[in-house]
Amino acid sequence: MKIALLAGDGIGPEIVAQAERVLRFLMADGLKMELESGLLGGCAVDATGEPFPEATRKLVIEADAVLLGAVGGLKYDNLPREKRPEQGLLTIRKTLNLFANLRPVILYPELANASTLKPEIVAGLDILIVRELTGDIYFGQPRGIEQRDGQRVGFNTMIYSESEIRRIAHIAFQAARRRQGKVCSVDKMNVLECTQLWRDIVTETAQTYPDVALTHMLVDNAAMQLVRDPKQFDVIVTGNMFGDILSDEASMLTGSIGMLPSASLNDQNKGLYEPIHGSAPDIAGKNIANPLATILSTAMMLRYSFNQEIAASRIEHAVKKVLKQGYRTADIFESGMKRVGTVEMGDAVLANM
Ligand SMILES: NC(=O)C1=CN([C@@H]2O[C@H](COP(=O)(O)OP(=O)(O)OC[C@H]3O[C@@H](n4cnc5c(N)ncnc54)[C@H](O)[C@@H]3O)[C@@H](O)[C@H]2O)C=CC1
Ligand SMILES: CC(C)CC(=O)C(=O)O
Ligand SMILES: [Mg+2]
Repeated sequence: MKIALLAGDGIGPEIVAQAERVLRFLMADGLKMELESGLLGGCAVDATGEPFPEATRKLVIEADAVLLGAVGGLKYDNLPREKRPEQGLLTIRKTLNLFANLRPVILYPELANASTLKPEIVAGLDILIVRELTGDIYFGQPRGIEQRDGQRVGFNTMIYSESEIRRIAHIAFQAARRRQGKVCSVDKMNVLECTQLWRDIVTETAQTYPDVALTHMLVDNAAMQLVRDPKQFDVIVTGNMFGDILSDEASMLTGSIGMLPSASLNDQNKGLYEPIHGSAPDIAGKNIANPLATILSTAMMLRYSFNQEIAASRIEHAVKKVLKQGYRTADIFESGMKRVGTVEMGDAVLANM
């Protein structure tokens, strides 16, 4: 099992270092893995001038799975789009055809008080956000900023083909079959043709899954319902941009954005695994970032890419135990708990493994 480690920028190296310790622990315990590090994002721009250099392209194509920290940072904000760290991330997703982004929103009972909602509203929360990842307005052409009628206009294109919608809908329905059997498709069909097509194709695809209950919701209502009554949702399927926004919102129901892992999969079982958050420049280099989302992403990697259910569960159980023992990074801290830094949280997970 060859794994490419792309730590990236900001807190990326700090959190990936803790996930790497977990992987190395499992290797020492007999799991055969090979780890190789590469550059992506701002650190790659600094070293090579490109956010997704050729050596990284080769590495991720050859690897069986990729573990990513995060990319981006203030210092890169004024670069042209093709040189920006985020473009490296979008390109890696497109290169590997990682169209299915799974973002589980699970509340650990120990963090019920850290949630932004009342404990009784979030107790037992377990939602799966299925976000389409290689289409939509983040990739659509034409795009740009140009002069029109004596002033600059900025424009992007929201575009989805039937086949792109159908394949992500299948992922959502299949996931729902293994869960509560409910899919809520989120769109904005009242004003956007692109998402009218989204609704039509999801509805058509649902006919293959008579055992799954499909509902539709407009995205503005979905944003509100997530904080009103999140437990009404089982699987949410949506496009790239809406999924990006709704998953950051949903993360706070679990206590912190530092708790949500993700898997980005293609149809050949190759996956990229990363926390849903960004490079958090405001806390980088301070040993305060929460590494659990990244550590939980390694569990998703072992499960989805390598079928190593036991090793994956071992990591998830260790995280549960750590929370039960009261270890908390700053983002999930409450009084009476043990405040720890990024490295100490990694120590605690390893101790429980
Ligand atoms: N997958 C990726 O690589 C992503 C990259 N970005 C990039 O990251 C940079 C910063 O973006 P922001 O909008 O600030 O979003 P962000 O997700 O990096 O941070 C938002 C807030 O959450 C906090 N936070 C994030 N992760 C945390 C963790 N593990 N533990 C504790 N607190 C955490 C940050 O300190 C910040 O206050 C930008 O350049 C952006 O483009 C943003 C999202 C995803
Ligand atoms: C570059 C962005 C699209 C990254 C992001 O915010 C995400 O994937 O959640
Ligand atoms: Mg995001």
